[in-house]
Order: sequence, then structure tokens, then C-alpha cells
Amino acid sequence: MTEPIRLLIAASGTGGHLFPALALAQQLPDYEITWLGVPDRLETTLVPRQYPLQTIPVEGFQGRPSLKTVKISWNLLRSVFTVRKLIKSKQINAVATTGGYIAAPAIVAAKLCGIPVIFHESNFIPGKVTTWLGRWCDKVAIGFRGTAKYLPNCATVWISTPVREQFHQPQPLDLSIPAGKHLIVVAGGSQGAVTVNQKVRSCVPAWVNAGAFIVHLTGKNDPEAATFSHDHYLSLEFFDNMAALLQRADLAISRAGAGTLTELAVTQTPAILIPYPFAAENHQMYNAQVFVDAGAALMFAQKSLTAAQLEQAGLELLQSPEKLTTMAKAAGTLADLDSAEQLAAIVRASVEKSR
Ligand SMILES: CC(=O)N[C@H]1[C@@H](OP(=O)(O)OP(=O)(O)OC[C@H]2O[C@@H](n3ccc(=O)[nH]c3=O)[C@H](O)[C@@H]2O)O[C@H](CO)[C@@H](O)[C@@H]1O
Repeated sequence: MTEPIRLLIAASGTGGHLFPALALAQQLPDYEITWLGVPDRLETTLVPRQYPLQTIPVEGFQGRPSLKTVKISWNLLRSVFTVRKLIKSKQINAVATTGGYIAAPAIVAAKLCGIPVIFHESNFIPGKVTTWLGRWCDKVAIGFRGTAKYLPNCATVWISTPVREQFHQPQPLDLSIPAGKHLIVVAGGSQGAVTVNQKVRSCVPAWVNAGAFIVHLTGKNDPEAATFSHDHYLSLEFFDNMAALLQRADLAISRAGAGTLTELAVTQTPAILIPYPFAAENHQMYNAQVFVDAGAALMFAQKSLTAAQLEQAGLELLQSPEKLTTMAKAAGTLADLDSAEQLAAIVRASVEKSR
């Protein structure tokens, strides 16, 4: 019997990092996958049981150098050796990562062990780890076509960003939204966006008066979410079947995380984007700009956006079906539905080459 190929997937923290990695894993059913994550992050609930989860205590550098920086550096260094031991003991053949700080020890350990590493960078402006360590990876697959110019020494290839399998088929939406009514979906990324939520709640009466239904994904950290209710308005902390929701939506009000943006492109959903202003290197603004340049979205900066402006922008779009159709078509040009298959093919090719 031939030995199975063993892949270590290093993906941690947010839906934006985990869902593309899960989509990759789904494309490799014949591989034996081990997941590398962090003890207290989303992977502990999102990564299904069939992938054993190994955790290491890494975290990112924040703010000015301090005593904490020393502790973080020490943990990172120790993690390299922990991951190296894991690779050896589990006889891992390759590492795939979707970036973030978990990627650093995974890449270094893989190089020390002489096995291939495949990186997927979903943001337009690559993260620090991609910029520093991408050149050590066998391939850096990118989510936005324009990202290659920021990674001149890396073997980049554009594949868009993998989305969950449900996005490949029309999905029934298990919420009572009447046919023929406009649906606005509000999404603040995998954690929700309290500031966006507050503005949206003030717009709800006007949008509902204009005939729309609203599904508002608030995240778990919004203390006011439970206190607001309105006809034709449904508020949920988190919704699993994002594919069904976005396939049905006529308009999204959203942060500009790479994961959600790709899903908006795949489902051809026009959007009003409000980038998270504190994202590293302001990367959500750059992600959003690609959608604005393509004519797929409007963008507003959170700092200057008033609830009245947001209300008006929503109303204008609801009342311009041709504009919504043009934006939807433009969104469709920005993603590739085969992204997960392409990433899996890259992993398979790198493993083959290394044997
Ligand atoms: C605050 C922050 O820095 N966020 C970053 C984080 O993404 P973050 O996870 O915040 O946001 P993304 O938009 O990338 O991904 C969110 C994911 O969660 C899913 N979802 C969300 C709500 C819900 O109710 N149900 C559900 O399934 C979405 O469908 C999507 O797949 O990593 C992304 C990829 O590196 C970056 O682009 C984002 O900037």
C-alpha cells in the first residue's frame, strides 16, 4: 500500500484565514491533514474533527518594542522547533499556509526540514510574513492580480481566493425573505463590526420603507445588537450559510476583508464597503479599492461616514436596478470559482516535485 501524503495546514485566527484553508483541505480528500493553530482562536471551533489540531502559543507583534516583544519573539523561536518536531514525528510532506503570524514558524520549520511550502496571500497588500518569508516558499498564490508587484522575489501566481464548497452550487436560504423583495446583507467580517452596526441600525427604517429586507450579521461583541428590532429586519450574531445569503442578496454593506470580498465577487453581489480602519497597513482599504476601481462597489471611510450618508447611498442603489446589475457583473470579474482546485493542484505539484 502506498503511504498517504501528509500535509500540515497552518491557518489561524479569523474566518478570512481559516475558510480558504478549509476550502483547500476539502480539495485534498486523499491527503492526511494536520492543522496548526493557536489555542484560543477561531480554529478551535471552525476546524472540523477530521483534521487533528495541534496548537502553538504564537501571537503577532503589536505597537512599540517592549518586554512583551521579547516574550513574543521567544515564543516564536520556540514554536519553530515545536513545528519542526511535529513535521518530523508526523512525517509531514509539505506545508500550506494562508498567512498571519502562525505562518512564520511553519515556513521556517518546513525549510529546516527541506519540505515544500505553499503560501496563499488573500489581501491586496501582502502581510509582513508574506513579504519577509514569501521568497522561501515554493509558490505564493495570490488573491488579487495586482499583488504580484509587492512580492518581486516570490514565485507568485494569481488564483483568486478559495471559498467554501457551498459557493459552487445554488443554496436554499433558510430564512423567510419573500421572493421579489430586495435583500440587504450587512457583514462585518468574521468578528462583526460594532461601529458599522450602529450606523446600519439608524438606516434600517428608511431602507425597510423603501421595500427592502435586511439580514444583519452583528458578530458576538455588539452589546446593542439585542436591543434593536424592526419589521423586515433580522439580526444574527453569525450565520453559517453565507453562500445562500449572498446568492440571494441584492446589496451588501460590508467590511473589506479578503474573504468576504471574494465571496461578494463569486456571488456577484454589489456592495457598499466600509474598510476596517485599524487593519495592518490599512490593507482593507486597498482590498476595497480594487472593487471600487472595477465598478463593483462604493467605498466609504468609517471615520467620515455619517449614518445619513450611508442611508442615502443604500437608498440610491436600491432605486437603481441597472446600477446594481452593472456592479454585480463587475464583481464577477474579480474572482475565480476554481481557486481552491488551483491551490490544491499547486500543492500536489510541489509535493510531486519534491519526491
Ligand atoms: C479585522 C481584520 O484584520 N480582518 C482580516 C481577516 O478577516 P476577517 O475574518 O475579519 O474577514 P474576511 O472578510 O476575510 O472573512 C470573513 C469570513 O467569515 C465568514 N462569515 C462572516 C460572518 C458570518 O456571520 N458568517 C460567516 O461565515 C465570511 O463569509 C468570510 O468567509 O483576515 C482577512 C484575510 O487575511 C483580512 O482581509 C481581513 O482584513
